[in-house]
Amino acid sequence: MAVLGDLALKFGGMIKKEGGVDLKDGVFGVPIRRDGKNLCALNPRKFRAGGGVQAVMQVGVESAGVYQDSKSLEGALGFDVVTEVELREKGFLGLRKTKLVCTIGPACCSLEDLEKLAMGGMNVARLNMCHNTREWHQDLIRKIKKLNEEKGYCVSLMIDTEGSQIHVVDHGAPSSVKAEDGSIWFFTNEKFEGSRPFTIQANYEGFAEGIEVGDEIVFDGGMATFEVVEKIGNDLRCKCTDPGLLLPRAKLSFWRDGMLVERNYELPTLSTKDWSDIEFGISEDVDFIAMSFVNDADAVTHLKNYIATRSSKSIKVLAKIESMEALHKLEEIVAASDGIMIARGDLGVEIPLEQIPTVQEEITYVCRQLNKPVVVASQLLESMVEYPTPTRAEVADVSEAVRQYADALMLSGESAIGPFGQKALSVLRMTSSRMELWSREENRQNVLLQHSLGSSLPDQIAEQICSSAAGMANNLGLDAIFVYTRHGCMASLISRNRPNPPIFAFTNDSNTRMALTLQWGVTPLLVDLSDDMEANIAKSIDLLKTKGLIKNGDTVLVVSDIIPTTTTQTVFQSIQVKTIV
Ligand SMILES: Nc1ncnc2c1ncn2[C@@H]1O[C@H](COP(=O)(O)OP(=O)(O)OP(=O)(O)O)[C@@H](O)[C@H]1O
Ligand SMILES: CC(=O)C(=O)O
Ligand SMILES: [K+]
Ligand SMILES: [Mg+2]
Repeated sequence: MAVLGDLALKFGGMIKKEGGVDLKDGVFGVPIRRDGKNLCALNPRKFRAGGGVQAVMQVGVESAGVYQDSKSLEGALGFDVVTEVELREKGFLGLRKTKLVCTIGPACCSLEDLEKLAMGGMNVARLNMCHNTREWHQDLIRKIKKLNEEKGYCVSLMIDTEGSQIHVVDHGAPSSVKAEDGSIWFFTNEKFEGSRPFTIQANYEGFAEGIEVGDEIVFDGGMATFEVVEKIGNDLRCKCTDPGLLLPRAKLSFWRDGMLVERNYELPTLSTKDWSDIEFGISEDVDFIAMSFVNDADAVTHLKNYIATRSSKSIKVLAKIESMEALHKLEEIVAASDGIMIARGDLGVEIPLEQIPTVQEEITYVCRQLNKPVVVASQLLESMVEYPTPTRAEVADVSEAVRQYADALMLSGESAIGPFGQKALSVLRMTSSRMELWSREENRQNVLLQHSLGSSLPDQIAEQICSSAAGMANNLGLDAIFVYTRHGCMASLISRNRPNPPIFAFTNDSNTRMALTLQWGVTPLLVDLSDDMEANIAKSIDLLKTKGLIKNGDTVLVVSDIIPTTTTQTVFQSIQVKTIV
């Protein structure tokens, strides 16, 4: 029993151990500590599970050192080591559904740090091409691939283009500089040696085109505001009307009568540097290219077509929604892309901050309707760039993204430059697991009214099979869904329905496997697949049984999009429910 003097730690304390102390599903409480040891994790409130009401007391340190004994795990089934250990520890329903993306930077680029992130649940490593050198990025890609190949992880690689945006190149100081109320500043595109006080150098030659006296220039979505008082050729003289901090590379937006002056369409979505980075990404065989400042569907289609001519692998193109233009054309951009990133950082420069939550909800909804994975990005745990615990508001924001059924959450500076990257990742992991459990109990999945995607009969059949399968799996309380898939279509259609049981996607295509790492609730497994579906099923069940990951009495639902190449077999388009015997 806890006695006076014991220490009840708050949320942040639960992640005191390196790598995180995970609490099992349903146990989300206040660990009580004495002499630096956890005595118990006591759930302070009642919670609902399986329809009943329980109070839970869990004694001992929960799952500390999860993912440790994980070397023995390669094998025929293509399980990654993290999922396998998680499955052993938590069972089918305990598998996390929401995927986690980490931006890699100087704070986490050693092989050791990367492995800790992989162990901590990183599904995708993101490299932001705005920063660092080609050699640095190449070294990183090699390290991640080495971890995958030699240690059995399954971490996909994403590069993120720099994109074109009007931003500050120089503001007269090496780091941030203060702009005082009423101070007069000169804005130019002219390059100069050294720094000139009160002079802002912008990156884009035409930055002042179309801008008039009386317009406002806003730094980083509100860090400071200036009013244009005079136009001198291509340059502007401005007065600071809302004092604040000017950061290096601050983003500039232009406003007239309270309305944004849309400028992004003037800039090419992909610059010469971006094309060279894309070429690099293709040659390094990355899995995703996130395209910054997409303004229309054509840019996405153009890149996808280009990739198709350059690589036999279908590298997935994620369109980043981070401008007003993109919001105007949201549906066509989502339809053209392989997935979306809600880039809230730059989006917040372009739209009033109070609109971000509703815009996020709208984008996640459109993505779900059109069956495209969606990543919620930027500032999820921003305070953790500096501090070892998140703010309560940040945890609420993460939970909200999970409640909206985003496919993935992303860390930026928290992992790239912050000293608490692994802790931040464990906060994402624990917070998402908790909200997933809650949503499951609420059974919110069933609310989705689905838009029909395919126009051909086979496509419509596949959609119907997947939504019926998900409904059946929920209603029958099945343990897992097995989907056999070559290109991932059926796996993503099932994921779209956000079913309760985990989705194991068996594929024989390693690119499909890596692309599925981003999809909600899907554990992609690389296996040999034959045209004989019954044999595929029997083989995978045998393998799972040998590994002790499935036991007699477990029930699984099986669907497939494998179309046999021989005509002697009928197309396998059924839903089977199998009880393991
Ligand atoms: N590869 C890297 N090398 C050095 N610093 C990096 C790297 N990647 C990210 N960072 C740092 O982490 C911070 C947050 O990363 P993030 O990717 O969100 O960048 P960003 O510059 O805000 O741009 P974007 O809008 O493209 O996300 C950056 O401002 C930068 O300081
Ligand atoms: C991720 C990103 O590019 C942004 O939030 O602006
Ligand atoms: K970027
Ligand atoms: Mg951005």
